[in-house]
Formats: sequence, C-alpha cells, structure tokens
Amino acid sequence: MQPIITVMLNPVLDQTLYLDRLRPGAVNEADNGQVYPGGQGVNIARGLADWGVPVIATGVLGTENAAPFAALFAAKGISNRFVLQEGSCRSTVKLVDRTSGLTTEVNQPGQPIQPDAYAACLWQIDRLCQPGSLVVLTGSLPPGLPDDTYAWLIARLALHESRVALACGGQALMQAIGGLPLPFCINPNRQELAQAVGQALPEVRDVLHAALHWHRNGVAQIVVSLARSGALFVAEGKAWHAQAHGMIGDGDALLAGWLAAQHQRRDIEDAMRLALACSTGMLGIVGSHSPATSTVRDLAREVRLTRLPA
Ligand SMILES: O=P(O)(O)OC[C@H]1O[C@](O)(CO)[C@@H](O)[C@@H]1O
Repeated sequence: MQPIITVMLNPVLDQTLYLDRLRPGAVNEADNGQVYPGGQGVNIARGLADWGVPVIATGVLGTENAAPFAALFAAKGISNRFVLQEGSCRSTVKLVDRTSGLTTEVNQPGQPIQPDAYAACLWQIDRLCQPGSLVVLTGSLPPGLPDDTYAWLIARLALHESRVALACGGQALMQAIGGLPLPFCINPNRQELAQAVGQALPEVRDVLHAALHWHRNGVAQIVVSLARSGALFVAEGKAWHAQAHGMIGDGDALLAGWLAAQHQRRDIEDAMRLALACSTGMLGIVGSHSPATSTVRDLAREVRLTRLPA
C-alpha cells in the first residue's frame, strides 16, 4: 500500500488549559495543562495512522522542541522525515472556560523557515513522491513564505504525477484553486470557502453552489466542514449533506477519516460515514488520541446522508 505523505511547514505545540471561568485582564488559575504536538499535518498524520494507513510525515521542525513530535511519530509508526532547523516551532494556547464551554485560542505565527531547511524539505518531498502518491498539504504558512506556496507546490507535485489534498484557508487556498494544476481534494470550512468565493454562505444550498463551482472547475473532491450542521461532500459529480448527532468537532479528523477510508478502497458513502464519525468522536478528546474504534463504528452507523442535487 502506498503511504500517504503529509507536509507541514508550520507545525505547532498545542497547550490546552482548563479554567473554571476565564476572566480577561485578571490573574486566572488553570489546571495543569499538557502540551501536545499539533498542527493540521500532525493531526491528520496521526488520524490516518490510527486507521492503519501507512504515513510519511515531513515538513520543518525546530531542534529545540522537535522531541515530542519524534516521540509521537515513533509511537504511531509514522515515518518521520521532518527536516530540522535551529530554534523552535510555534506554540498555541487553548483556554477552555468550563462555565461557558467556550475555548479561546491564542496562536503564534511561527518561525520563518531558513532557506537551507526549506531546500532540504523540498528535496525530501521530491524524493518521497511517486506517481499516484497522495500528498496532504496543510496548515497556515510560516512568516516569509508567499501566499502562492501551496499553488507552487501543487504544480511541483503534478510533475511527479502525485495528487494533493489541501487543507488551508485564506490567500493560500485562493491562490491554490485560482490557477492550474488544481488540488485533487480541498477541505475548507464554511468561512474559508466563503472567503474563497467572496460571498457569505449562510445556507447549506449556498455552500453546495460554491463547492459545485470548484468541482466543475476541476477539483475532484470537496469536503466542507459545517460545524453543527455536519459536512458537505462533493465527489464524482455528486453531492451529499452528511449529518451526525454531535457537531463536527475536528476538521483534521474529518479529512483523515475521509482519506483513510478511500485509501482502504471503501466506497464514497462509507468514507463520508467514517469522516464524520472520526470528527464527532474527537469532541472532548484533548491530545494525541483518536476515539476508540468501536466508538467510531457506532457513530458511523448513525450518520445521516442526504443526496443533494448536483
Ligand atoms: O496551521 P493553522 O491553521 O495555524 O492551525 C493550527 C491549529 O490548528 C490545529 O491543527 C487544529 O486544527 C491545531 O492543532 C493548531 O493549533
């Protein structure tokens, strides 16, 4: 089985702190939080590995805090091909207010990639990619890399006859879908898709029209996470609205489930069920764990799929 390759240029250490009530401007007391390797590429690599998909993870990490990433990759059997540069990767703080249930996130932009580390990372990607490889490009770009970085990488990967699943928003997404070659799969949330089409998408039918536009333009698969409303999938000229009991808690797990199912040659309906179950199953889970397989199977059975006009 060909491995899936995940590329992350701006990894992050996620720290989650729980507070009874967050009081802005005051001294707040939190429970001892734990720090986990994160960022979309790491989360997707972990989710894929938990479903038995062979994964190679690459990108750029800082020598000062690469150890927890290496430990996670070793524990999950993920082939670690990250390039190291001096310094450390960024970190985030997630403040969970138990009273309101709201999470406040504080994200750092990250460290610029040093030119030799970037060159080594590109060399690594070139070496790893085979015809037919699926490459997942994810996350916000570090300072210093231009907005067309993913568009440029997609073109480079097309020379290897590799397909790209792209999980990012903002200008990086707009550049990637604004030219050719296109990514094989995109995974925006509702806001990111709205920004890409330049208009609000309040109803599911608005999201459908926007997704169909990009599908007709040549993006083979579009997976849009809709939070409480589930997710919208467009593939093979068809569209579905998939809903679960819980809300889509985790966009990274949604994409990991979708790609894992296809890697295992399951059909589209099974892939949508697994994607939603992986995502809703992540609600309440902090850190580098996936929900139990039995939990995901139960959740998958409860997913409701509605065919939409395409
Ligand atoms: O790469 P971005 O878009 O800045 O997002 C990073 C954050 O998103 C997550 O990957 C969750 O999707 C976190 O692990 C991380 O803190």
